[in-house]
Amino acid sequence: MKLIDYPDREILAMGLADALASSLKNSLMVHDHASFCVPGGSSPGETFRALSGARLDWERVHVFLNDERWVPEGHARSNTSLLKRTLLTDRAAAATLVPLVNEAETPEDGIPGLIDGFEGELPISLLLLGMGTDGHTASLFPGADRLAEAMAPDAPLLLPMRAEGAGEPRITLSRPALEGAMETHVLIMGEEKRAVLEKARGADPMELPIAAFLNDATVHWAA
Ligand SMILES: O=C(O)[C@H](O)[C@@H](O)[C@H](O)[C@H](O)COP(=O)(O)O
Repeated sequence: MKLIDYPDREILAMGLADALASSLKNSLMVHDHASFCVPGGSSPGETFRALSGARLDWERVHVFLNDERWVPEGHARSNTSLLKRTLLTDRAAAATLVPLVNEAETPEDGIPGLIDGFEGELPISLLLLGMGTDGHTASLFPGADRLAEAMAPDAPLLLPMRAEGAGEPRITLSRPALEGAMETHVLIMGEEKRAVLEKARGADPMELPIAAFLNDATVHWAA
């Protein structure tokens, strides 16, 4: 694990946006398209706004979320809506969004209709993860109903997930799908998350799921 400690959150957003833009450019030099897998939640907003203005061939970038809350687009907790407002604007509006939610009642019903959209997207070219103070990442929550299935080496790409701390039902990419990424970055802010990160180094991923992704990751942190 490599940890970059930034003087403040604004500098973190600029530095991380630069690192992500460079990685996407490098990937586009050798591949037809780059698959860029990103977190929802509140932390990445500033980074996404900075990244959305980057000069790169966004038409060849395919963006999808690590996970989504099973709510309709437009809902206050929709990661898809958040992503459209923060990342998929400015130059990045030319990118293609691979949907992680549809009109189905439940994630179980929705997954069969979403799988085809992921054809050709693995391995992920560039993965950005967030983390909760309980050590969850994507919707891999400690204690979640299908965590063991989602963490298994033969897990399917997409799984429904329900957990006490999750609010609504979720859909998440599985551990092997995320772990196969060519490059991984983790964005965390604040002292509380820093302490969780330290605890997670070498911890059991069933207890602190972020632990599964730290070895090869660059972690970007500011207080
Ligand atoms: O839908 C979600 O909630 C996310 O994708 C999730 O995994 C997120 O990255 C963390 O919960 C951190 O969220 P914050 O950035 O809001 O703290």
